[in-house]
Amino acid sequence: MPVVDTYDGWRLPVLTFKESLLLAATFALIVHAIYKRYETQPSSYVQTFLLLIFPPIVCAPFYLQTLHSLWISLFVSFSAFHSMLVTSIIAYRLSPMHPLYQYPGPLVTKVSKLWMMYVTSTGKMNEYVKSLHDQYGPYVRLGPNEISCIDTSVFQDIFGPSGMPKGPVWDARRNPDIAPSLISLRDLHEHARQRKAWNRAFSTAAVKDYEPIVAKRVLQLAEVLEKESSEGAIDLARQFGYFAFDFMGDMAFGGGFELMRDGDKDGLWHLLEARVRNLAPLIHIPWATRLLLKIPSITGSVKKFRDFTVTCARRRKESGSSTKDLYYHLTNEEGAQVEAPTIESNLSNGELAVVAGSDTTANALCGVFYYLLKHPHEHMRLREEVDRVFPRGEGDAVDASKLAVMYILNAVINETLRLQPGVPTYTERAPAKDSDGHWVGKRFIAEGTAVVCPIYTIHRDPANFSPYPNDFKPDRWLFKSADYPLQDSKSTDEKCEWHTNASALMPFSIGPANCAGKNLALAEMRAAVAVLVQRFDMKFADGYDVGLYEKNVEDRFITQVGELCVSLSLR
Ligand code: HEM
Repeated sequence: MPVVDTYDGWRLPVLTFKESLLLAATFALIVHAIYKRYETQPSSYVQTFLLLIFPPIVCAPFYLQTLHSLWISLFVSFSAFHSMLVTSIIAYRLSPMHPLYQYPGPLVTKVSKLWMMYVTSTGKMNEYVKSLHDQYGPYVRLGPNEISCIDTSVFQDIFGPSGMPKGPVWDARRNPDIAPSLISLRDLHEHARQRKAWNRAFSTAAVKDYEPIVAKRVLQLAEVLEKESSEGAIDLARQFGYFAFDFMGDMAFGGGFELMRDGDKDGLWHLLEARVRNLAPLIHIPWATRLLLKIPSITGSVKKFRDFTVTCARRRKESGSSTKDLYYHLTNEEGAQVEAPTIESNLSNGELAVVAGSDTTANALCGVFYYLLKHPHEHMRLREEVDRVFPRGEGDAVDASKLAVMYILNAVINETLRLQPGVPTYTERAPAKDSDGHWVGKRFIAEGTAVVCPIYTIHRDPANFSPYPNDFKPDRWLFKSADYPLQDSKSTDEKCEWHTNASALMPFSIGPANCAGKNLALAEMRAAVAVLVQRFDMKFADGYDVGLYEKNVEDRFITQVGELCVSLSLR
């Protein structure tokens, strides 16, 4: 083979243009083979960067021999290398060699995550994923390396004690520069270790200790609503947001958030909303998060919120505990025989409590009142139950033990969480690192791929809930309660043959990494709903476009709602 001298004495074989293209293609295939190993989480950005620029630079001198211009040679070399790399990636993702080849789905989702990023930015990811399942069945390929599954018979293999750890989506929700909070821990052992403190904090006994805090904040909410109602229509969404935020402040940091009293003067609620919105599309590109989290326009709200929670945690630490709040349990103030957590991890977990516990609960409460006002018959049925259990003039409806066994109240909450779950799509699990893979029923999930179980779709699947899977029908829960006298319930659907797969109701997810705050969230919601139903006559505000409410409900990884404008007066 002929050779040429380069400027500094290196001797290169002379290649024709076609041979140079072949060389670039070979390099691209080698890089793809390396890249495939790190596809979900590159080992380092420097390595990835070098893999993407080094081979075309090496190939460029060969083109120089025929093209005679350095810049044109570089351009051709980069174009040839990268086109071949992209072609190779796409071909592999569509080929029978890919472990997810057998799963049906749209071409765009099989090839790239870009499409799902776009869908997420529309806020309608939940509806899109449901439409895919309607079209393709219980298993759908949702991404190059991800499937969506609504087959409840395999959920124990996914979420159960011998299931899989959290999926790569959680890498996208965690800032690598700060200690991870419980929710973003992907290592099963570390998660189980940290979860112990949360389980102590939300045990039945601990939640009982929180009852006075719940009652205090719920009654404050009722007073604020009463006061504001004299000035006209109220946006319940905002008021529930402030309420849930103040309450989680009490829980996580022993108080200090007073949005119900002072309004959102520091823009905290706004910050939390911006945080949710900005981080949502990143769930599809966890490998890029470390880089993107350096961009101020994306992370400004995240950082400001973190700074705020750091101040709260410091203040709580200095003042010590006046109640057994979440901070008390997480910081091991009771002196349980467990390893003391680090200050950094306490900060992250305090922030997690506020983020995970406020928006979710506030939006669920909003959903309850939207459905009650839209279905006055259900509203009146609930009011009768509240008045029966808490006779008028005999105190507020805040006794948690009574609230927990009220049939209609709990049916209304179940039905709302069924139709509008707080985390509509991305409860994701993936085989553990170095595990080779995991069996889900008769299907093998290879390492490097992940499974999403979209709660919104599961909850509206007629195989689980019928008839009327998309309608608000608390009756489907009442017929399940053996001792509830449905025949006396004045139900409009008495004659319905309800099929209710209670185990498919999973608004708090299932298994050892399910919602740690489930008991608290339910206690908070029951008290808030019962007190407001007991105290107020309520209707949609004049001029409020009721149809807009459901249109404005968005899936931004967690559910986001728009305004819910109501008029209310004391009964
Ligand atoms: C209606 C209200 C709520 C809903 C619908 C909800 C829903 C969820 C869901 C679906 C998950 C699990 C995600 C997964 O499986 O990957 C989760 C996790 C979690 N939630 Fe909630 N949540 C609510 C309220 C709360 C409250 C009040 C707290 C209190 C701090 C809380 C704390 C947490 C924590 C710490 C986790 C992570 C658990 C873990 O990783 O082990 N949540 N939540």
